[in-house]
Amino acid sequence: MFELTNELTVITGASGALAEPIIHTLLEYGAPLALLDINMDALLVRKASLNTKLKVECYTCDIGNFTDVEETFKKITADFGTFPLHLVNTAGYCENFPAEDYPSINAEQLIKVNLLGSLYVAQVFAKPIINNKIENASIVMIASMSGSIVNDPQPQIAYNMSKAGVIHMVKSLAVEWAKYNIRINSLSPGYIATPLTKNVINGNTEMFNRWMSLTPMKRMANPNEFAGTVLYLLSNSASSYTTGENIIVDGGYQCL
Ligand SMILES: NC(=O)c1ccc[n+]([C@@H]2O[C@H](COP(=O)([O-])OP(=O)(O)OC[C@H]3O[C@@H](n4cnc5c(N)ncnc54)[C@H](O)[C@@H]3O)[C@@H](O)[C@H]2O)c1
Ligand SMILES: OC[C@@H](O)C(O)[C@H](O)CO
Repeated sequence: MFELTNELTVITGASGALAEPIIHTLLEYGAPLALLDINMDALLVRKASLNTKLKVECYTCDIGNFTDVEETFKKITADFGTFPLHLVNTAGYCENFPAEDYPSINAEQLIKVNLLGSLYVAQVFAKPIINNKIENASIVMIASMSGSIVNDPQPQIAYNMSKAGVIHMVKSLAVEWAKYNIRINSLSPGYIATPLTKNVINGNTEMFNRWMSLTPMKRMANPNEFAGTVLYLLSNSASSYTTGENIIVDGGYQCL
């Protein structure tokens, strides 16, 4: 059911922890990859760890900067000689401040990256697909359960807003772009053991215990527990009638 052979795929946040198993899985299914991140050193380490004959190129790109996104996609098309057919947007970050004290500069920057950046990469990806009437394009946005529930006890109003925005942006784009045969869906993970959550917990055992008390499966996820959902949503042979959906993968968190 899963088929990505020779289907150029862009992955943002590609030096991150969640991206790693997604990269390995998409390569296994035959997709050449354009890897984007703000951290080029980490991207090069990631690329060096890959054992593949498929073409993989790395690009420094701040997804919160529209011009940077446009320039990067131009380079990708020139390097690969084709437009990307799929996009997986994992780039994003989280930070904690009580809502009443959230510095406006931080809130603006976080929304610029997590929410507007998601829109920018979707727009720039979709434009040539639309102009050239390319069939079977698909996009997966990594949202979060924080877009549908409110995490406790950490205060992260801007992050929660950004992820709720991503989920509704996906529904909006799914409706607008269905006529162009572009499918777009989101995946909303619960707590995953990655640098992002390590940074939030910051040694706070009480916070970790609170997270576990609210998670029916009583553990954090491993990053490799999400690659299958991304593969399913990207692959037109498996999910051709699925668009505007938000798949929550959270160990049962949102059932409580
Ligand atoms: N870890 C979790 O518990 C969890 C849960 C739900 C959702 N998520 C989401 O999953 C995604 C990946 O998170 P992760 O846990 O792998 O974190 P991570 O920090 O390991 O990876 C995030 C990557 O995004 C990159 N990045 C940050 N800002 C960027 C920008 N402006 N432009 C381009 N790249 C940028 C970082 O350099 C990093 O490589 C994020 O969107 C996060 O919100 C994570
Ligand atoms: O809600 C799950 C994630 O988005 C993230 O791990 C959390 O919100 C960080 O506090």
